[in-house]
Amino acid sequence: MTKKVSIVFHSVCGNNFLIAKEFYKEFESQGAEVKMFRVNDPNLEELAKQFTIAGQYKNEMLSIDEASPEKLLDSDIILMGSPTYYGNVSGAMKSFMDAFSPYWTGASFWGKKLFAFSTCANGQGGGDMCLNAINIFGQHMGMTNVPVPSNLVSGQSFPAYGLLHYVGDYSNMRPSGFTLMAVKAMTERLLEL
Ligand SMILES: Cc1cc2nc3c(=O)[nH]c(=O)nc-3n(C[C@H](O)[C@H](O)[C@H](O)COP(=O)(O)O)c2cc1C
Repeated sequence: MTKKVSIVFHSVCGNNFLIAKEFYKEFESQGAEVKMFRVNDPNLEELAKQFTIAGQYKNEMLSIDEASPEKLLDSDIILMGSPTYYGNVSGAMKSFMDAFSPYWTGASFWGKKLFAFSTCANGQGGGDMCLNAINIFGQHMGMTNVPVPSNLVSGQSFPAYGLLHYVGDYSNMRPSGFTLMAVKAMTERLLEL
C-alpha cells in the first residue's frame, strides 16, 4: 500500500527547507504520497530584512502550505525538521508542537512513525539535543521514533537520533554530499518499515 508521508519543517536561513525539499523529492521518486508543510514563523519577514541569508528562500518557503496538526492526521510517516536554537528546537517549532494538545489527550498520533532532522552550526552546537526534543515530543504523542541505522552511509556517521547537518557560523553551508546521500538512504529505510 502507498505510504502517506508528511514533511514538516521550520527554517529561517533555508537549510532545513532544503533538506525537507530533498526528502520530498526522494519520497516522491520512491513512490510515496508525500506532502510538505512549513511551520508558521511570524518573524520571518523581519529576519529576512535584517539577514541576507534569511531572504534567500523566503518567498519559496512562504509559498508552501502552513502546517497544522490536523493536516498530519492521515500520515503514516511524519518527518519534522527544525534549526537548533540554544540546544533545542526553535520557538516556532515549539509553538507548533504545543498546538498538538487537543490530539495528545486522545492519542490521535499513536503508532505513526516520526523521523527527526535538524541543522546546527557545528559539532559543539547541541544539534543532537534538538533531535531529541523532536523525538521526545513524538513519544508524548505516542509516535514511534525512527533512529538512524549506524550503517546508513558507508564511512559516515550520524547521530542515532536523526539526521543532522552542520551549517557553519553563518548558516550558509548548504546540505550537500553525505547529507544528501543520507536523505536518500533514510528515505529507503523509512519506506521499508
Ligand atoms: C536564536 C538562535 C539560536 C541558535 N542556537 C544555536 C545553538 O544552540 N547551536 C548551534 O549550533 N547553532 C545555533 N544557532 C544557529 C542555527 O542552528 C542555524 O542558524 C540554523 O541551523 C540554520 O537553519 P535554517 O537555515 O534552516 O534556518 C542559533 C541561531 C539562532 C538564530
